[in-house]
Amino acid sequence: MAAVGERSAREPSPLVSAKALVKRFGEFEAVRGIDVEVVKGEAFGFLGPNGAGKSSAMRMVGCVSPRSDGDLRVLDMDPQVDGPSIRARLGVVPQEDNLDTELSIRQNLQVYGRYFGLSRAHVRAKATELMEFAQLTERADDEVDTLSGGMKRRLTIARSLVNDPDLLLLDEPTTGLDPQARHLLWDRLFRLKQLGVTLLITTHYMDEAEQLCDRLVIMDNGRIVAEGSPPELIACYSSREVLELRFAPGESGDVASTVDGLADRVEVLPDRVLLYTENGEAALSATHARGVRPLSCLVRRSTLEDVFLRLTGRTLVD
Ligand SMILES: Nc1ncnc2c1ncn2[C@@H]1O[C@H](COP(=O)(O)OP(=O)(O)OP(=O)(O)O)[C@@H](O)[C@H]1O
Repeated sequence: MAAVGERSAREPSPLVSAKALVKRFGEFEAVRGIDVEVVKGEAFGFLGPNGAGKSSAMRMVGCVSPRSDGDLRVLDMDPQVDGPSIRARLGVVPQEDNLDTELSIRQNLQVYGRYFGLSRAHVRAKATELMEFAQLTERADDEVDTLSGGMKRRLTIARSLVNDPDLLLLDEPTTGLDPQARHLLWDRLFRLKQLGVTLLITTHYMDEAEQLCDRLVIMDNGRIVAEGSPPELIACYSSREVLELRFAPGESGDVASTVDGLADRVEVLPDRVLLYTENGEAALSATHARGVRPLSCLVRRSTLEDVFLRLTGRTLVD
Protein backbone atom coordinates (compact mmCIF):
# COMPACT_ATOMS: atom_id res chain seq x y z
CA MET A 1 0.00 0.00 0.00
CA ALA A 2 1.16 3.58 -0.60
CA ALA A 3 3.57 5.09 1.91
CA VAL A 4 2.50 7.98 4.09
CA GLY A 5 4.29 11.29 3.49
CA GLU A 6 7.47 12.33 5.24
CA ARG A 7 7.62 12.10 9.01
CA SER A 8 10.13 13.34 11.54
CA ALA A 9 12.72 10.64 12.21
CA ARG A 10 11.93 10.42 15.92
CA GLU A 11 8.18 10.34 16.04
CA PRO A 12 5.95 9.84 13.04
CA SER A 13 2.90 12.10 13.07
CA PRO A 14 -0.30 10.23 13.70
CA LEU A 15 -2.58 9.59 10.73
CA VAL A 16 -5.48 10.93 12.77
CA SER A 17 -5.15 13.39 15.61
CA ALA A 18 -8.25 14.75 17.34
CA LYS A 19 -8.17 17.06 20.34
CA ALA A 20 -11.33 18.09 22.19
CA LEU A 21 -13.24 17.22 19.02
CA VAL A 22 -16.94 18.10 19.11
CA LYS A 23 -19.86 17.41 16.77
CA ARG A 24 -23.13 19.23 17.39
CA PHE A 25 -26.46 18.83 15.65
CA GLY A 26 -28.29 21.97 16.72
CA GLU A 27 -28.21 21.99 20.51
CA PHE A 28 -27.38 18.28 20.72
CA GLU A 29 -23.76 17.20 21.18
CA ALA A 30 -23.22 13.82 19.49
CA VAL A 31 -19.42 13.95 20.08
CA ARG A 32 -18.47 15.76 23.28
CA GLY A 33 -14.79 16.60 23.15
CA ILE A 34 -12.81 13.48 22.30
CA ASP A 35 -9.02 13.05 22.08
CA VAL A 36 -7.84 10.37 19.67
CA GLU A 37 -4.57 9.48 17.95
CA VAL A 38 -4.30 6.78 15.30
CA VAL A 39 -0.78 5.82 14.21
CA LYS A 40 0.38 4.17 11.02
CA GLY A 41 -0.06 0.41 10.82
CA GLU A 42 -2.47 -0.05 13.70
CA ALA A 43 -6.08 -1.15 13.78
CA PHE A 44 -7.86 1.37 15.95
CA GLY A 45 -11.44 0.99 17.12
CA PHE A 46 -14.34 3.09 18.32
CA LEU A 47 -16.42 0.68 20.42
CA GLY A 48 -19.76 1.73 21.85
CA PRO A 49 -23.51 1.17 21.71
CA ASN A 50 -25.81 2.65 19.07
CA GLY A 51 -25.91 6.42 19.40
CA ALA A 52 -22.56 6.70 21.22
CA GLY A 53 -21.23 9.06 18.55
CA LYS A 54 -18.95 6.65 16.69
CA SER A 55 -20.29 7.33 13.19
CA SER A 56 -20.36 11.07 13.83
CA ALA A 57 -16.67 10.93 14.79
CA MET A 58 -15.88 8.74 11.80
CA ARG A 59 -17.66 11.08 9.40
CA MET A 60 -15.54 14.00 10.59
CA VAL A 61 -12.38 11.94 9.99
CA GLY A 62 -13.74 10.99 6.56
CA CYS A 63 -14.17 14.70 5.72
CA VAL A 64 -17.88 14.36 4.99
CA SER A 65 -19.08 16.19 8.11
CA PRO A 66 -17.42 19.37 9.44
CA ARG A 67 -16.28 19.49 13.07
CA SER A 68 -18.23 21.82 15.35
CA ASP A 69 -15.33 22.48 17.71
CA GLY A 70 -11.85 21.28 18.68
CA ASP A 71 -8.92 20.26 16.49
CA LEU A 72 -8.75 17.53 13.88
CA ARG A 73 -5.86 16.55 11.63
CA VAL A 74 -6.12 13.68 9.17
CA LEU A 75 -2.99 12.57 7.27
CA ASP A 76 -1.39 15.73 8.64
CA MET A 77 -3.96 17.95 6.92
CA ASP A 78 -7.01 19.91 8.00
CA PRO A 79 -10.29 18.32 6.80
CA GLN A 80 -11.93 21.74 6.58
CA VAL A 81 -9.25 23.01 4.18
CA ASP A 82 -7.85 19.91 2.49
CA GLY A 83 -10.93 17.64 2.32
CA PRO A 84 -10.45 16.55 -1.32
CA SER A 85 -6.72 15.81 -0.85
CA ILE A 86 -7.44 13.78 2.28
CA ARG A 87 -10.34 11.89 0.72
CA ALA A 88 -8.16 10.91 -2.23
CA ARG A 89 -5.93 9.01 0.21
CA LEU A 90 -8.68 7.42 2.30
CA GLY A 91 -10.60 4.20 1.77
CA VAL A 92 -14.16 4.33 3.06
CA VAL A 93 -16.46 1.42 3.90
CA PRO A 94 -19.78 2.99 4.92
CA GLN A 95 -22.32 1.38 7.23
CA GLU A 96 -24.66 0.67 4.30
CA ASP A 97 -23.24 -0.82 1.10
CA ASN A 98 -23.62 1.70 -1.72
CA LEU A 99 -22.52 -0.44 -4.65
CA ASP A 100 -23.82 -0.06 -8.19
CA THR A 101 -26.22 -2.98 -8.02
CA GLU A 102 -26.76 -3.30 -11.77
CA LEU A 103 -23.05 -3.54 -12.54
CA SER A 104 -20.86 -6.62 -12.17
CA ILE A 105 -18.24 -6.99 -9.47
CA ARG A 106 -15.46 -6.20 -11.92
CA GLN A 107 -17.29 -3.16 -13.29
CA ASN A 108 -17.92 -1.80 -9.79
CA LEU A 109 -14.20 -1.88 -9.07
CA GLN A 110 -13.20 -0.42 -12.42
CA VAL A 111 -15.75 2.41 -12.38
CA TYR A 112 -14.77 3.36 -8.82
CA GLY A 113 -11.08 3.32 -9.72
CA ARG A 114 -11.74 5.70 -12.59
CA TYR A 115 -13.21 8.24 -10.11
CA PHE A 116 -9.71 8.51 -8.67
CA GLY A 117 -8.31 9.35 -12.08
CA LEU A 118 -6.41 6.06 -12.37
CA SER A 119 -5.60 4.80 -15.86
CA ARG A 120 -7.75 2.08 -17.49
CA ALA A 121 -4.86 -0.38 -17.54
CA HIS A 122 -4.04 0.26 -13.88
CA VAL A 123 -7.67 -0.08 -12.82
CA ARG A 124 -8.10 -3.31 -14.80
CA ALA A 125 -5.09 -4.91 -13.09
CA LYS A 126 -6.13 -3.54 -9.71
CA ALA A 127 -9.65 -4.96 -10.06
CA THR A 128 -8.22 -8.41 -10.75
CA GLU A 129 -5.93 -8.15 -7.70
CA LEU A 130 -8.74 -6.94 -5.43
CA MET A 131 -11.20 -9.61 -6.54
CA GLU A 132 -8.57 -12.17 -5.67
CA PHE A 133 -8.07 -10.55 -2.26
CA ALA A 134 -11.82 -10.43 -1.59
CA GLN A 135 -12.27 -14.02 -2.81
CA LEU A 136 -14.73 -12.89 -5.46
CA THR A 137 -12.84 -13.87 -8.62
CA GLU A 138 -15.26 -16.65 -9.49
CA ARG A 139 -18.15 -14.17 -9.45
CA ALA A 140 -16.28 -11.43 -11.33
CA ASP A 141 -18.89 -10.93 -14.02
CA ASP A 142 -22.00 -11.41 -11.88
CA GLU A 143 -24.20 -8.46 -11.07
CA VAL A 144 -24.06 -7.17 -7.49
CA ASP A 145 -27.79 -7.86 -7.10
CA THR A 146 -27.06 -11.59 -7.18
CA LEU A 147 -24.49 -11.57 -4.33
CA SER A 148 -24.95 -12.53 -0.67
CA GLY A 149 -24.64 -9.89 2.07
CA GLY A 150 -21.14 -11.11 2.97
CA MET A 151 -19.98 -10.93 -0.66
CA LYS A 152 -21.34 -7.39 -1.00
CA ARG A 153 -19.42 -6.33 2.11
CA ARG A 154 -16.23 -7.90 0.77
CA LEU A 155 -16.76 -6.08 -2.52
CA THR A 156 -17.31 -2.78 -0.68
CA ILE A 157 -14.01 -3.36 1.13
CA ALA A 158 -12.25 -4.34 -2.10
CA ARG A 159 -13.61 -1.18 -3.72
CA SER A 160 -12.35 0.98 -0.86
CA LEU A 161 -8.82 -0.29 -1.55
CA VAL A 162 -8.78 0.68 -5.21
CA ASN A 163 -6.72 3.84 -4.56
CA ASP A 164 -4.21 2.11 -2.21
CA PRO A 165 -5.44 4.22 0.73
CA ASP A 166 -3.18 5.31 3.58
CA LEU A 167 -6.06 4.88 6.00
CA LEU A 168 -9.12 2.66 5.74
CA LEU A 169 -12.31 3.75 7.55
CA LEU A 170 -14.74 0.93 8.33
CA ASP A 171 -18.11 1.87 9.84
CA GLU A 172 -19.73 -1.18 11.47
CA PRO A 173 -18.12 -3.57 8.95
CA THR A 174 -19.99 -6.74 9.92
CA THR A 175 -23.39 -5.52 11.11
CA GLY A 176 -26.13 -7.68 9.64
CA LEU A 177 -23.85 -10.53 8.55
CA ASP A 178 -24.22 -14.14 9.66
CA PRO A 179 -21.40 -15.65 11.77
CA GLN A 180 -19.71 -17.40 8.86
CA ALA A 181 -19.69 -14.27 6.71
CA ARG A 182 -18.37 -12.24 9.66
CA HIS A 183 -15.46 -14.63 10.18
CA LEU A 184 -14.55 -14.54 6.51
CA LEU A 185 -14.62 -10.75 6.61
CA TRP A 186 -12.47 -10.65 9.76
CA ASP A 187 -10.01 -12.93 8.03
CA ARG A 188 -9.72 -10.44 5.15
CA LEU A 189 -9.30 -7.52 7.57
CA PHE A 190 -6.54 -9.44 9.37
CA ARG A 191 -4.85 -9.86 6.03
CA LEU A 192 -5.02 -6.10 5.46
CA LYS A 193 -3.44 -5.55 8.88
CA GLN A 194 -0.62 -7.90 7.92
CA LEU A 195 -0.13 -5.88 4.75
CA GLY A 196 0.38 -2.80 6.93
CA VAL A 197 -2.89 -1.00 6.16
CA THR A 198 -4.02 1.32 8.95
CA LEU A 199 -7.61 0.58 9.96
CA LEU A 200 -10.08 2.77 11.81
CA ILE A 201 -13.12 0.71 12.76
CA THR A 202 -16.38 1.55 14.49
CA THR A 203 -18.29 -1.32 16.03
CA HIS A 204 -20.80 -2.14 18.71
CA TYR A 205 -19.61 -5.78 18.76
CA MET A 206 -17.13 -6.35 21.56
CA ASP A 207 -15.89 -9.58 19.97
CA GLU A 208 -15.13 -7.72 16.76
CA ALA A 209 -13.20 -5.05 18.66
CA GLU A 210 -11.35 -7.71 20.62
CA GLN A 211 -10.45 -9.68 17.49
CA LEU A 212 -9.41 -6.84 15.24
CA CYS A 213 -8.29 -3.82 17.21
CA ASP A 214 -4.78 -3.23 18.51
CA ARG A 215 -6.10 -0.26 20.43
CA LEU A 216 -9.54 1.17 20.97
CA VAL A 217 -11.58 3.77 22.74
CA ILE A 218 -14.84 2.88 24.41
CA MET A 219 -17.45 5.56 23.71
CA ASP A 220 -20.67 6.28 25.53
CA ASN A 221 -22.94 9.30 25.11
CA GLY A 222 -20.43 11.13 22.92
CA ARG A 223 -17.52 10.73 25.35
CA ILE A 224 -14.53 8.40 25.58
CA VAL A 225 -14.83 6.44 28.81
CA ALA A 226 -11.69 4.29 28.41
CA GLU A 227 -8.78 3.74 26.06
CA GLY A 228 -6.24 0.94 25.57
CA SER A 229 -5.58 -2.42 23.95
CA PRO A 230 -8.26 -5.08 24.61
CA PRO A 231 -6.03 -6.97 27.11
CA GLU A 232 -5.10 -3.72 28.88
CA LEU A 233 -8.72 -2.68 29.23
CA ILE A 234 -9.73 -6.08 30.54
CA ALA A 235 -6.84 -6.16 33.02
CA CYS A 236 -7.65 -2.66 34.21
CA TYR A 237 -11.43 -2.85 34.50
CA SER A 238 -12.31 -6.50 34.99
CA SER A 239 -11.15 -9.70 36.67
CA ARG A 240 -9.53 -12.72 35.04
CA GLU A 241 -12.69 -14.82 35.14
CA VAL A 242 -16.41 -14.33 35.35
CA LEU A 243 -18.96 -16.70 36.83
CA GLU A 244 -22.24 -16.11 35.06
CA LEU A 245 -25.38 -17.39 36.83
CA ARG A 246 -28.61 -17.34 34.81
CA PHE A 247 -32.06 -16.95 36.32
CA ALA A 248 -35.59 -16.48 35.08
CA PRO A 249 -36.16 -12.79 34.26
CA GLY A 250 -36.66 -10.79 37.45
CA GLU A 251 -35.37 -13.49 39.81
CA SER A 252 -31.70 -12.58 39.88
CA GLY A 253 -32.06 -9.74 42.40
CA ASP A 254 -32.86 -12.13 45.28
CA VAL A 255 -29.48 -13.82 44.86
CA ALA A 256 -27.31 -10.73 45.20
CA SER A 257 -27.13 -10.80 49.02
CA THR A 258 -26.55 -14.59 49.10
CA VAL A 259 -23.40 -14.38 46.94
CA ASP A 260 -22.07 -11.36 48.82
CA GLY A 261 -18.33 -11.69 49.51
CA LEU A 262 -17.77 -14.56 47.06
CA ALA A 263 -16.21 -12.38 44.35
CA ASP A 264 -14.25 -9.15 43.89
CA ARG A 265 -17.35 -7.57 42.35
CA VAL A 266 -20.91 -8.64 41.61
CA GLU A 267 -23.16 -7.25 38.86
CA VAL A 268 -26.86 -8.01 38.91
CA LEU A 269 -28.70 -7.91 35.57
CA PRO A 270 -32.41 -8.80 35.21
CA ASP A 271 -31.71 -12.39 34.16
CA ARG A 272 -28.10 -12.87 35.26
CA VAL A 273 -25.74 -12.41 38.16
CA LEU A 274 -22.10 -11.92 37.22
CA LEU A 275 -19.36 -12.67 39.75
CA TYR A 276 -15.99 -11.13 38.88
CA THR A 277 -13.22 -13.26 40.34
CA GLU A 278 -9.76 -14.69 39.73
CA ASN A 279 -11.11 -18.23 40.13
CA GLY A 280 -14.51 -18.90 38.63
CA GLU A 281 -14.65 -22.60 39.56
CA ALA A 282 -14.02 -21.82 43.23
CA ALA A 283 -16.75 -19.18 43.15
CA LEU A 284 -19.10 -21.69 41.54
CA SER A 285 -18.52 -24.26 44.34
CA ALA A 286 -19.04 -21.53 46.91
CA THR A 287 -22.37 -20.43 45.40
CA HIS A 288 -23.57 -24.06 45.39
CA ALA A 289 -22.52 -24.40 49.02
CA ARG A 290 -24.70 -21.39 49.83
CA GLY A 291 -27.67 -23.04 48.15
CA VAL A 292 -27.83 -20.87 45.04
CA ARG A 293 -29.61 -22.80 42.26
CA PRO A 294 -29.43 -20.92 38.92
CA LEU A 295 -31.02 -22.18 35.69
CA SER A 296 -27.53 -22.45 34.25
CA CYS A 297 -23.99 -21.38 35.07
CA LEU A 298 -20.90 -20.63 33.08
CA VAL A 299 -17.30 -19.81 33.95
CA ARG A 300 -15.70 -17.69 31.23
CA ARG A 301 -12.88 -15.22 30.77
CA SER A 302 -13.60 -11.49 30.98
CA THR A 303 -14.38 -9.64 27.76
CA LEU A 304 -14.79 -6.02 26.66
CA GLU A 305 -18.49 -6.45 27.37
CA ASP A 306 -17.56 -6.74 31.06
CA VAL A 307 -15.39 -3.65 30.76
CA PHE A 308 -18.29 -1.72 29.27
CA LEU A 309 -20.66 -2.92 31.99
CA ARG A 310 -18.18 -1.87 34.67
CA LEU A 311 -17.74 1.59 33.15
CA THR A 312 -21.35 2.41 32.28
CA GLY A 313 -23.53 0.06 34.30
CA ARG A 314 -25.13 -1.11 31.05
CA THR A 315 -24.58 -3.93 28.54
CA LEU A 316 -23.27 -3.08 25.08
CA VAL A 317 -25.80 -5.01 23.03
CA ASP A 318 -29.25 -5.29 24.57
N1 LIG B 1 -27.59 14.34 11.16
C1 LIG B 1 -27.98 14.24 12.43
N2 LIG B 1 -28.85 15.12 12.97
C2 LIG B 1 -29.25 15.04 14.26
N3 LIG B 1 -28.77 14.10 15.12
C3 LIG B 1 -27.91 13.20 14.65
C4 LIG B 1 -27.47 13.22 13.29
N4 LIG B 1 -26.59 12.20 13.12
C5 LIG B 1 -26.50 11.58 14.30
N5 LIG B 1 -27.29 12.16 15.22
C6 LIG B 1 -27.43 11.77 16.62
O1 LIG B 1 -26.17 11.76 17.22
C7 LIG B 1 -26.04 10.66 18.13
C8 LIG B 1 -24.84 9.85 17.75
O2 LIG B 1 -25.11 9.21 16.51
P1 LIG B 1 -24.01 8.34 15.76
O3 LIG B 1 -24.61 7.83 14.48
O4 LIG B 1 -22.74 9.07 15.69
O5 LIG B 1 -23.84 7.16 16.80
P2 LIG B 1 -23.16 5.77 16.61
O6 LIG B 1 -22.40 5.52 17.85
O7 LIG B 1 -22.40 5.70 15.35
O8 LIG B 1 -24.38 4.80 16.54
P3 LIG B 1 -24.91 3.95 15.30
O9 LIG B 1 -24.19 2.66 15.38
O10 LIG B 1 -26.37 3.83 15.61
O11 LIG B 1 -24.63 4.74 14.05
C9 LIG B 1 -27.35 9.91 18.06
O12 LIG B 1 -28.14 10.31 19.15
C10 LIG B 1 -27.95 10.35 16.75
O13 LIG B 1 -29.36 10.32 16.82
